[in-house]
Amino acid sequence: MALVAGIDSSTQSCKVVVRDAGTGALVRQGRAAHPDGTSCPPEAWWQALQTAIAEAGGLDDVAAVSVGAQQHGMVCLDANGAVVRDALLWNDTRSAPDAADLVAELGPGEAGPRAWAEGIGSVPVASFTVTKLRWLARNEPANAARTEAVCLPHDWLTWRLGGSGDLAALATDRSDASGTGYWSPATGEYRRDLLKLAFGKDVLLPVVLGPADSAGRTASGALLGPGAGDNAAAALGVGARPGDVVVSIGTSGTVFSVATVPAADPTGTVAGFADASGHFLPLVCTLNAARVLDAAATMLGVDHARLAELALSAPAGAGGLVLVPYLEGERTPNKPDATGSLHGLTLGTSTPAHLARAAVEGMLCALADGLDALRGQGATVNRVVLVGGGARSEAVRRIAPSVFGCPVLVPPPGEYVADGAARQAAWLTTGQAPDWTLTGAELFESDPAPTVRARYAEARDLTL
Ligand SMILES: Nc1ncnc2c1ncn2[C@@H]1O[C@H](COP(=O)(O)OP(=O)(O)O)[C@@H](O)[C@H]1O
Ligand SMILES: O=C(CO)[C@@H](O)[C@H](O)COP(=O)(O)O
Repeated sequence: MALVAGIDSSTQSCKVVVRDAGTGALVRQGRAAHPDGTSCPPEAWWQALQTAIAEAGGLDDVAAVSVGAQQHGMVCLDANGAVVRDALLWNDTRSAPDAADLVAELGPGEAGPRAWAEGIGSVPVASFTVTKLRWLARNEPANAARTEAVCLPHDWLTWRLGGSGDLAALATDRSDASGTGYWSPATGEYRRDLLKLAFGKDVLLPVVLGPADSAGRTASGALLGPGAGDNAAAALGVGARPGDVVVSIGTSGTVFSVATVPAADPTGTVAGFADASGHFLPLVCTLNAARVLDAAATMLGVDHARLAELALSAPAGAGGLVLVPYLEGERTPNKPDATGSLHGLTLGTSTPAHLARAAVEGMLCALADGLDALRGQGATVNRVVLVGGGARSEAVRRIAPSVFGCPVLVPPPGEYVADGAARQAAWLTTGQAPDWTLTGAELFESDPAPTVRARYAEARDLTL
């Protein structure tokens, strides 16, 4: 029995799964927490990975391993391969003014966003690596001057697992390259002109690998997969095919579909990413998802199971109580300085149950807006596959179909990003994308709740 491993180095934690390459059966797994915050020393990811690998019984017996990770994080390396500063993560909004500047620098008014959408498939906001590089050049010129190579979290972890230490061995994949802001999914080429516009100089960038290319070998001889951004890995993990729509409720809320043509949305709502199977992954990302539920549970002094019970005990629409969930600012819509707000507080709605319901509905309404944006880019949403830590909430699973206005398929709780990476590893060993079957998914259905969305939209539009 050949074994393969998949890694998910996500915002809050690192997860490792070891699976049978032929059947996909789960053999072992491990996990470890990441530090809190929107910047992080990459060494902390490495230490968490070591802990998660040890908990998963080690990787000495696996034939191949691949790494999925949070997208966009800026990892700067000097000429010796040393990390220059803590990585700025996708949810760090300090580069919002730099994003606005970069968009305007490609043309006045609507010309700037259009030029970016045509150039790299997306209009950059603070999450994108290219804006973080501009921030670095502007605020930390000495660190910018030391930077010889720039890569992403999954690139850096793959490179460390390969152990060469040579910057030329850095590799990435199409999905993660498409979140940098200086790689075009449509042409498959780096846009070094945009990199230089942002950073003021050229740097070494990782080689962009295809879905079944190898990034080398680990010290124990396992093949290293190309890896992927976590959303593209999740799409692989649930076996999404062209036309399927996935919603992930992790630290970020993401709404994406596998598409056969690249997207280029000049409004910037839909990011035109590439996927990890050779196709494309139009995606909408919010900054506020599972942590909205964490925050509601904290405010109410309850755990997640009780929060779900409370939410399900309140009426749909929470009696008019609306929570706009911009607790970390927001990316979609692009309101990096926004804060969360509660609307419709009355004596009747001032109960734990109403607040719990409003938190679940507000978080889901923001994602439903993302589904509308995907539809606007031509996606057909017949059904949504729901994954991520937030999908473990009974209230989320039961309320999502009414807010999304379509049936919601929830696979059994699992680590679908790590599973997608494991599928990449299996692909390397057999030469074919594995056809592991996903069993035990539960379908949730409900009548649509347009008034819940309409009330949310009113409150959302009041938020600056
Ligand atoms: N039963 C649950 N109900 C609601 N939220 C949950 C539940 N279990 C876990 N979560 C939340 O899911 C989040 C972690 O999800 P995950 O997809 O692993 O995030 P990430 O990939 O961003 O690190 C945490 O914020 C956690 O509190
Ligand atoms: O920025 C994006 C996508 O553009 C986020 O989806 C990150 O990739 C973080 O993912 P999670 O850790 O929340 O899964």
